Amino acid sequence: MTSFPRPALELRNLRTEFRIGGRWYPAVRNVSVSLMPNETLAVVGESGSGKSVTALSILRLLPHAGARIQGGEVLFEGQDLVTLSERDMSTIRGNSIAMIFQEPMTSLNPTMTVGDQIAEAILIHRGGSRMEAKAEALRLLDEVKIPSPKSRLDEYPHQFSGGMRQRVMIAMALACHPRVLLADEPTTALDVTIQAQVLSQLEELKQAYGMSMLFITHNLGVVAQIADRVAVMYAGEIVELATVDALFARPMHPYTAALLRAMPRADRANESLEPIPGSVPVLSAVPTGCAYAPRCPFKDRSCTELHPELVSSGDPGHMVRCPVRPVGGAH
Ligand SMILES: Nc1ncnc2c1ncn2[C@@H]1O[C@H](COP(=O)(O)OP(=O)(O)OP(=O)(O)O)[C@@H](O)[C@H]1O
Ligand code: NI
Repeated sequence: MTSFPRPALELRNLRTEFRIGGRWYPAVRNVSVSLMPNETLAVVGESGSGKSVTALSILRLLPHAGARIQGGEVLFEGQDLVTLSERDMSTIRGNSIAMIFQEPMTSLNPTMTVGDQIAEAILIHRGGSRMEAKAEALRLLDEVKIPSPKSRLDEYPHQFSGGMRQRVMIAMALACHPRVLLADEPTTALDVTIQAQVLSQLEELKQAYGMSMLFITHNLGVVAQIADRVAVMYAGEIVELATVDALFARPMHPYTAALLRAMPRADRANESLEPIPGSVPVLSAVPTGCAYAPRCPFKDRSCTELHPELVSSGDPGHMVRCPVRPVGGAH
């Protein structure tokens, strides 16, 4: 019998809701997915599809009012993070599971030197002396390849370029050797060349630290560069889940196929991009059948009546939420 490794993080039927005009509406609906040890799972989908809310739900960083995790489990090292006490949860944040965002400036303190901020993070999470923490901060800046790290320790965030600030954030995220890194569009605000550098560096660090990564992005070129598997989200649900190779070669959900034609890719000129007609439904008006049906060129009557399940496509490990897939894939 083969034994499967235990996932580093497992979402089971996660459902997160927001209150709008006195009623609760789901922004993340029954999301089930496992992040395996050392794996990078990309999450893609148009704006508003529920990518960030999924990541924020894992760390319970949703707004206190008007947001709730309404169901499901987030399993990490045998515990369900959804039901953990706030105190235990704050130990998980930053220590075991860290998160980096698109705009590092909003997460860095403008009035503190970069060295002090990293040292502070180390002291809070790991303890030890201030001198040890400063030495570790220097080592981390060097590890994320910030030139002349020694002098840069004493500089403030505004003295760093966007790419260098993102490296500082990565250094802070790594300070406690997290098992899982949640990255929400960490390179989107950067120039293409800097983006590529930061990505390859994240990849190196992931190997060195033995981390798993959940990587949210709009850019399928980035997916091809960094991910092992991809979850495609639409209107709060996973509509397709596959390895990167399978997803690019044989997209099975009409939405995935449309995304592949609409999103930038490294291997193709951007002029050939075809925007997807229509838009993602607002939370209060998600269709009851297939959420994508109103925009889908392949829909039939059952699509607007029945809500499709995420099922195996027939290819091992390739899951899809569409019963009327056109023959030969959805190209
Ligand atoms: N605090 C909030 N209150 C109410 N609705 C919210 C809140 N945060 C997010 N939403 C809604 O939840 C849905 C999912 O949002 P989310 O931020 O997860 O999208 P996303 O896939 O990350 O999009 P983007 O690519 O633009 O970052 C959207 O309809 C959004 O408007
Ligand atoms: Ni987002």
